[in-house]
Amino acid sequence: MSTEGEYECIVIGAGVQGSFTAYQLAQRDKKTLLLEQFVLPHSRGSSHGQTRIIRKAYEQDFYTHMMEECYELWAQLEREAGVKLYRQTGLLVMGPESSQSYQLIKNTLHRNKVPMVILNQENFSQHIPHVNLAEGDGAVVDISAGVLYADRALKTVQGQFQKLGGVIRDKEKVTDIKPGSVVTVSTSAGVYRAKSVVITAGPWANRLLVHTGLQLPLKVVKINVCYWREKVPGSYNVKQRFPCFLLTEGEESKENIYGLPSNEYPGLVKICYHAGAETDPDQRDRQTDRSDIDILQRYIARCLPGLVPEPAVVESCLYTQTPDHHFVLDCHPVYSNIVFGAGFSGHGFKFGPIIGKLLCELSLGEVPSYDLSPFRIRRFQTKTKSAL
Ligand SMILES: Cc1cc2nc3c(=O)[nH]c(=O)nc-3n(C[C@H](O)[C@H](O)[C@H](O)COP(=O)(O)OP(=O)(O)OC[C@H]3O[C@@H](n4cnc5c(N)ncnc54)[C@H](O)[C@@H]3O)c2cc1C
Ligand SMILES: O=C(O)[C@@H]1CCCC=N1
Repeated sequence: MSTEGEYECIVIGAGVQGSFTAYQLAQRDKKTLLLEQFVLPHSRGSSHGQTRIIRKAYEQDFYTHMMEECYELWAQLEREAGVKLYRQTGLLVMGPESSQSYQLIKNTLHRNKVPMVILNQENFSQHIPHVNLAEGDGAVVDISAGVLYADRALKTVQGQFQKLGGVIRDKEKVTDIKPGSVVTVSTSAGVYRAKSVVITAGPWANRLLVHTGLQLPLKVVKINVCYWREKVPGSYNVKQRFPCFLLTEGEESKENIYGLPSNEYPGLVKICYHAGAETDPDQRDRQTDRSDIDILQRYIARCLPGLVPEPAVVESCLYTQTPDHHFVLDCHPVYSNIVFGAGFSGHGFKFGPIIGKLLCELSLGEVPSYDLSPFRIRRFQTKTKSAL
């Protein structure tokens, strides 16, 4: 296989965002190369793991609107590949009735006519077993929400990309990017050229952008991915129709706590804290902060009585956060044929199909299908540094 080549587009990073971008480009018959530094599949970035939540329940209309089409794109991929990637479970959103976040989510669901059920202290336990709804908390269920089989989804979209003639070169780290009307991309094994380049490098985004003279206000944090044992096997199982859940804030913390029904590890429920300690993406195993686990233990002891409040398994993952926790989807301010998607802030997996479509459109110089003003880098103003 050639270690040289001319492509219409090179996508750097085969996480969920780069994989869907490459797939969209190949669907448009663009000769596309997808480069990945590690051997695929790997667990060093942000897209690995068996499961992710998919939902329309957001504080902002623009996310809920994007998810309307995104569900259809997920279903299209399932049909095309003949693979099940989504399991409807519903998403139970809980939070203080008085909190802005809880009210914004409930109102956005209502305003956008998203199918939902509002629960209260009186009827909560007959709908949701084994969960204590805290005093003063409200509860709303986003009915169409559910679980995405993440590892399976990555493998599927990468496979469809290759079936469409796309080229994946993994274990090939990009070491340099030379902007120009034809962009030159150097890797540990070769040199490639393309009319456009899409950077979807997750926690390493700024390491690549520096070659183009740009730095974004991104913070990489390590997330402890915790699994908790059911005291009675099956009580929080996806087969028992236990929902995904999202606590907007609680007495333990202002940060989200979220969980998915037991699935990948029998008898174990994945519950994580939506924050973590800053880390270098290549040094994350040295980050040993476990203060998040203490918070999770206190919450589980208080509100999830059917779980042992001690993690049975702790894996890790990375978030790349922006200051406002909204994504970065934009063209380079100087080199418009260099496009990037970054800063997905711990909630970007479900948007993969629509992010792929948008980054494909930007790389082809087309007007994007959605208003990208919430995601443009100009919102950062002084925080975006030129590395020149
Ligand atoms: C614990 C956890 C739970 C989450 N839960 C949810 C959820 O329930 N729902 C949801 O929607 N989202 C969720 N997310 C967020 C979601 O997983 C991420 O937003 C998404 O995976 C980010 O994808 P990405 O492609 O940007 O990054 P990544 O998956 O990190 O991909 C970037 C890729 O670029 C490669 N790369 C980097 N530098 C180079 C280089 N120089 N050369 C070649 N390749 C390079 C990396 O190796 C990597 O494979 C969660 C994330 C975590 C960590
Ligand atoms: O993106 C999601 O749905 C999950 C739950 C909320 C926080 C992060 N990931």
